[in-house]
Amino acid sequence: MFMFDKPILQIKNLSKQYGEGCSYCQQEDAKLERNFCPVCKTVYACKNISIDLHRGEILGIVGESGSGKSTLMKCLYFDEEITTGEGYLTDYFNGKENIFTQSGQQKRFIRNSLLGMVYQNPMLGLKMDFSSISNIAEKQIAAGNRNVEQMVDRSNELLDKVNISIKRSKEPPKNFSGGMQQRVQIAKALSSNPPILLLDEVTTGLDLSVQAAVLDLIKTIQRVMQISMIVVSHDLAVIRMLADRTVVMLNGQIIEEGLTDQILEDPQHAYTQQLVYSLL
Ligand SMILES: Nc1ncnc2c1ncn2[C@@H]1O[C@H](COP(=O)(O)OP(=O)(O)OP(=O)(O)O)[C@@H](O)[C@H]1O
Repeated sequence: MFMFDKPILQIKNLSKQYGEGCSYCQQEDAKLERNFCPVCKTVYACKNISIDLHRGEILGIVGESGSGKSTLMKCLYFDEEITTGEGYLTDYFNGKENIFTQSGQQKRFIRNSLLGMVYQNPMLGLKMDFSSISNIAEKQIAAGNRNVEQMVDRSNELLDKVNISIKRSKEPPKNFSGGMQQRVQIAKALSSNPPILLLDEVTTGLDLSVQAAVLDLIKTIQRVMQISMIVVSHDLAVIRMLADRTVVMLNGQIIEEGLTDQILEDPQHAYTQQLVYSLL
């Protein structure tokens, strides 16, 4: 069972703050207002986050708006610099090098070859005026591929996998519906064959039926490609459908974690109980 293998990704005590902090909030027992210092207004967006991701599993991260989920994903994809913490990838120097202390060039390698990202806002992940096929090829070029024929074949294969007709491959994502844009983002994220996919609120804002189709696609991809995924959502229903294990975040901290079924059946923290009961 995958849970007993060494994790493919280990994050240890990751913290991200916006602001310098002050003599008040730097004390161990300082009382913050939700996630920010009442004195200097420094935001503690993520505080001492430790997570393991196992090969082939989907880890869900759920929490209300402002709980720090997106910040965590941005830190993992190097969109944001962390404040402190460590991260190890089994596929990068056999998990012996802290990815957060690597050079810019090494971080680009990790980002382009070992990770894929799907953003809530497709405008962050795609160039809306470029053809869909060139959007997908862009990630392959960034990962070092220079063989045009190979890239075209791979892009078409992925478009097919995400249920977009190859006939539309030359069209720019701006011509597509929200659900299709998310599917192009998924194809792009997968194009360099990364072992880990990060998905940040990918179905938020989509119609329910479109949402269901995208979730179904994510589940199928995970099953067929055995890719590991971190799925962030404020919606426990999304997490319930996708995640094997779930982490619950509140005010920048992990307040509960465990098997998704366990969390749904027997939530321990008052906030998680509220989340679960609101599903019923
Ligand atoms: N660049 C920034 N400068 C200052 N504070 C920020 C910045 N980016 C995020 N924050 C703050 O960090 C906290 C965590 O935000 P984050 O976007 O990670 O939350 P979230 O759980 O993903 O919520 P949402 O889904 O609404 O984005 C929030 O209080 C937010 O206001």
